[in-house]
Amino acid sequence: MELPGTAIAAEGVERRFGDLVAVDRVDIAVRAGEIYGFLGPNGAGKSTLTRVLCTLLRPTSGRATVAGHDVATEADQVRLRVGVALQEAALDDRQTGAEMLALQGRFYGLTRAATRARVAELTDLVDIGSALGRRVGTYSGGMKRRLDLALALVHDPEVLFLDEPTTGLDPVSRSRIWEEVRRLNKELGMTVFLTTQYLEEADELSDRVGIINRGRLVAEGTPESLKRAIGTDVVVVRVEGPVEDARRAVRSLDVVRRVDTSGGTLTVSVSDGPSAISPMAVALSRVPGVTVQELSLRRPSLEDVFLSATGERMAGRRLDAEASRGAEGGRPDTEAS
Ligand SMILES: Nc1ncnc2c1ncn2[C@@H]1O[C@H](COP(=O)(O)OP(=O)(O)OP(=O)(O)O)[C@@H](O)[C@H]1O
Repeated sequence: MELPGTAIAAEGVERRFGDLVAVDRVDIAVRAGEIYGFLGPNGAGKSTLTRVLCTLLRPTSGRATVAGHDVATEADQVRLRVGVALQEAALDDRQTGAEMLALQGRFYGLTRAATRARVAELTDLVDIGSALGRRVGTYSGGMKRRLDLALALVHDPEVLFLDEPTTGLDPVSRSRIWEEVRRLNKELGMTVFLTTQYLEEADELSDRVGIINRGRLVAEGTPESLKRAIGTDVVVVRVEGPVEDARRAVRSLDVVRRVDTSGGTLTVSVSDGPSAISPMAVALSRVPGVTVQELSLRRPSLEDVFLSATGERMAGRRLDAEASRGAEGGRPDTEAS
C-alpha cells in the first residue's frame, strides 16, 4: 500500500499489447523528492510504464498512484500534478518558444499575467532565454529538449516524467539537461522519474535506479548499492579459444565470486582485484587453446549489474562510444543559441 511521502507507487502493473507483455507486473515506489532512474535496453518497456504512470495508457492489470491519485480512476487529478516530456516532443516548428509556453499556460487555466510570471521563472530554471522569441524550427536538438522540459513545468508539477531526455544529443547538450534536472530536483524538491538507455546517465543523476528488461524489473537500489552487490572489483578478460574452458578455469579460483560471459569476454567479479589478476592469468595460461587478448581491472558499473541480473549486455548504449561516433540528431547548441 502507498506510504505517506510516496510520489509514485506501482503495484503489479502490467501492460499488454495483444500477446506481447510490454510491462510485466512491476512494483515500484518512488519517494517524494527522489530522482528515480528507470534504466533498460531498447524495447524493455520503459516508455510503456512511463505512459501508464502519466495516464496516457491504461494498465492491463495492477494499480498505480502518482501524487496520491490513481492513474486509472483519477487520471485528471494525476495530469494536473505531473509534467511530462516524452521522447517525441510535440513541438510546432512554426511557433515561437514563447507562444508555445503561453499556449501551455492557457491549457492549464493560468491567466495571462500568471503565465507571464511563470515563463519568467522558467527561463531562470531552464536555460532557453534568448531563443524564446524565435520559431521552434530554428532550434537545435538540445534547445528543443529544453523547451519541451519548460513546457512540462508550466503548471509547476509535483512529479516530472522524462522519457529518455538526452537520447541523440551531443555531450554538451546532454550535460546541460543533466544540470537542469538536478536543479529542479534540488531547488524545488521535484520528484523526477527518468527513463534512460544510458548507464552513465542513470548512474550520474539517480538517487535510485530500477533496471527493466523484457518488461520485468530485474534490479533496484542506489547505484552504489547495486554496484557493491556485484563485488568490489571487476576483471574483464578477452580470450580467444574455448571460452567455456576459460570460464571454468577462472571460476575455480577462490578469489572469484562470479563469472559472466558474453562472446569472448569474461566479466569476473572478485573481492580484491589486484590480488586476483595474477592467479587468473596463470590459470588461463594453463587452459589448452586459450589465449588472453586483454585483461583489465575496473570498478563495477551498472552494466555489470545489468549483466548479472539478466545474463545479457545492455547492447552498447554507452555515452563514451556515442560521443566518439558523434551523437546523431540535433545541431550543436552553440549554432542556435
Ligand atoms: N502501441 C504499441 N503497440 C504494440 N506494441 C507496442 C506498443 N508500444 C510499445 N510496444 C512494444 O512494447 C515493448 C516495450 O516498448 P517500449 O517502447 O515501452 O520500450 P522502451 O524500453 O521504452 O524502448 P526504447 O528505449 O526503444 O524507447 C516493445 O516490444 C514495443 O515494440
